[in-house]
Amino acid sequence: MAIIVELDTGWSGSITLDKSQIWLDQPTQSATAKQAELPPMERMSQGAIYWALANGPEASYLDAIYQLGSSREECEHYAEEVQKLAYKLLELISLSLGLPANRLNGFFKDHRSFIRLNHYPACPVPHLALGVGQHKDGVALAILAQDDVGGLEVKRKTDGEWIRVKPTHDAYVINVGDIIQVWSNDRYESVEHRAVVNSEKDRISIPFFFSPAHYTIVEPLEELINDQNPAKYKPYNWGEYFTNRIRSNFQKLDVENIQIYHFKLPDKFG
Ligand SMILES: O=C(O)CCC(=O)C(=O)O
Ligand SMILES: [Fe+2]
Repeated sequence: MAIIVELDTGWSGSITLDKSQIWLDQPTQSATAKQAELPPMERMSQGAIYWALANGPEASYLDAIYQLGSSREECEHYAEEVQKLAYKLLELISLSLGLPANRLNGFFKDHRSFIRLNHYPACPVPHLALGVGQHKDGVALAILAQDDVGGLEVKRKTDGEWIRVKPTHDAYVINVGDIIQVWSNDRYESVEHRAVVNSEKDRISIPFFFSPAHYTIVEPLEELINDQNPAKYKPYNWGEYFTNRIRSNFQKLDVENIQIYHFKLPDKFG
């Protein structure tokens, strides 16, 4: 299967993947915890491979990617171009907050962005399987390429209903992540989402996670806070937050994953 990608940076190309090979011996999502209670067939609803764009422990997955049918060049080009798009979006978000376009760029000097290839095999009993369990993306932004099968759902805030996001040919789905929510002091909000599996068709999605340097201390931007609008979050270290999330994704825990609301400060005005 090929996902054709065209970006307004002038680059177009395709990522070619052989779905049958996107598989790790261990599913990697938080959904795994729930799925562990299901019989093996229903449990096998997702496989993923990570592809790190910066040096770090995740980089070891790079070799796996190159064996999937895509050439090294295709993959590297895709990574470069999707990063350009991420910077454009970042700059637009910065401007929309009344800040200089490049206000947030410095956080990404030693960025730790990564791409994940998600494979959701068809499951005859989709209601028993979860592709990716409900979560918010902890990063700054997620840029999702997907095929035309569909499966992504977002939680509507007003009534908690899960709403299907229909795939649009040639379009990405952009998720604002937790970091933008905190930097913007809640002017932007990250969305709760999940991916369900299809009863007949396999699905592939390729999210790019735009992640600042792990040493970044994430806190509301000082330009956006004042006496009337005090900071709504305590500062936290992004690397610690990230590793805590990843660790807990691999195991069934009694406690909830770490979340940004754990850093929420009491609201002085109400
Ligand atoms: O596959 C999808 O549509 C969503 C995947 C996702 O939310 C994730 O990988 O964080
Ligand atoms: Fe996500």
